[in-house]
Amino acid sequence: EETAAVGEALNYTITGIDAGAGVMAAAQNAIEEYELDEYELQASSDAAMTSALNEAISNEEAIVVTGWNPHWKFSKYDLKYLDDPKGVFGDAENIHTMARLGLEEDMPEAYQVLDNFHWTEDDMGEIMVAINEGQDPEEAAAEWVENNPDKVAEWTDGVDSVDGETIVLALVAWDSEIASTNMIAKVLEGIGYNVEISPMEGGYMWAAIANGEADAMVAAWLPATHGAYFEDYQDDVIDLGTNLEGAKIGLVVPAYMDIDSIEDLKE
Ligand SMILES: C[SH](C)CC(=O)O
Repeated sequence: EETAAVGEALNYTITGIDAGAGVMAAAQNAIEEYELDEYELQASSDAAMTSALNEAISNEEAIVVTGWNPHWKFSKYDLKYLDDPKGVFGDAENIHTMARLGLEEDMPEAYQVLDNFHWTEDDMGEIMVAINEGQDPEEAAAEWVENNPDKVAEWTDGVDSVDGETIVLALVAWDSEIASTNMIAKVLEGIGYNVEISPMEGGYMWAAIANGEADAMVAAWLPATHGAYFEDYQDDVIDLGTNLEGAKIGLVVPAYMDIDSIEDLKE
């Protein structure tokens, strides 16, 4: 009886983000694996998901969203991941930096900075929270770079400056990637690049690096979340390794909901 109430309270809906996100493919897989036959995965965007989350929490209503960290929602709201006994959402993820083929020859200085880039969930969180509190992403990124000269120096020490060359960074408009991409753009600007930031859907982001339309991206969630994209494009991109460790994806609910596992969503 109780679980039927959960499904009805949720209107049998998992509130998702953009269709190209890996967490969406995993959530669709969870609907199958956990036989959540009545449920529908609602595609929208990171911004729409977080406003639906905000609305539900303000009214202490039931909601389940496709979630991930790093993300500011965990510091703003009391949330929990639903246990995933079938392991559909995988374990800890790392965020990798990917460059197009030929970048090392064409833009050695940018390649070196991108290869050196590595920071923590807390570093990213500082920028994400500032943006969530209304600061312009470029400003929040510039402030972080100004306040963290030692971290930036680890990436740029020994790298020559350039003279206004244009580099294109692709991203998907997830709050985590808006923070990291704007930050590394400021660092590249600091050594003389003109940086163009090009937002697009997940699949297009990978294709843009593989076909050279974009030069680099710091938004590759591996091994599982973007595993399918990496499999398609691994011969046509350069994996510069992780820029952040200990990320995670899954289904997330407000702590006030009396469920703890994806199993509990079942009819
Ligand atoms: C939305 S997470 C930042 C990454 C993904 O699920 O593709």
